[in-house]
Amino acid sequence: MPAPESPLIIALDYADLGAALQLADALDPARCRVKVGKELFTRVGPVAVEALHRRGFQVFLDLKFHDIPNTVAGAVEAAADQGVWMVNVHASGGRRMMEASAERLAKRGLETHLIAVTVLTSMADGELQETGVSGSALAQVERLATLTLESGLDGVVCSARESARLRELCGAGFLRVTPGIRPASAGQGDQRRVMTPDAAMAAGSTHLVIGRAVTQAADPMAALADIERTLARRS
Ligand SMILES: O=C(O)c1cc(=O)[nH]c(=O)n1[C@@H]1O[C@H](COP(=O)(O)O)[C@@H](O)[C@H]1O
Repeated sequence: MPAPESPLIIALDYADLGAALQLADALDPARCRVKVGKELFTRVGPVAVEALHRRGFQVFLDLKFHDIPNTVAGAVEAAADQGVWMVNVHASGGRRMMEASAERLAKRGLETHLIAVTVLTSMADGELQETGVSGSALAQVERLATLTLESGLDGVVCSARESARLRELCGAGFLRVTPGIRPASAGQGDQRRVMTPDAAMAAGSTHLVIGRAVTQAADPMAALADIERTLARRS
């Protein structure tokens, strides 16, 4: 199956595999990728990834590993051994942790994209400062993206509000995967650094992670079609 050209990654944030696969079966693997995150993976484990691979999807395994270098490198290798398209770690785990993970994939010749979360899109400046980070979310994202690039990873998770700056700072080829995507009509919920799908693409995001705007919609496929239409109008 050829890789989808679409930047869309649909977050299958469900508590059971049946619900996740019900949506997956309505989606077209030629038109989007899917993300398996902490809730679904903790409930059902690798069978979720296997079921999605059997349906032809490229899978982003979003477990945001954050631990000592040896442990994270092993976890990243385990994810790549499942054949996932993308896996992530927390950039705040530091340079040695990220380097060990990238080196482990390179040594094994595994082609899974390895990216790092900079500052969670649910955090605004004030909340970030409560954790001991002085300065703005943007400054911290810039710092961690630079560290991620230097550590040999393929890109970052950031908010679309930082995409333009990171394209400038880290180069166009460095992936900018952006959650916190909200169509104009949707509330922000627990997210803080949000943007609409078309504004995010205009800002330079390479991929858009979309969860509840589709999964919690009364008609998920209509919600997705609306997003696809707004993106098509741009091109
Ligand atoms: O790594 C992620 O995917 C991620 C990083 C981040 O900073 N913010 C963030 O929301 N995410 C994930 O992206 C998805 C966003 O979901 P919605 O807010 O429902 O669109 C969730 O699965 C989050 O776990």
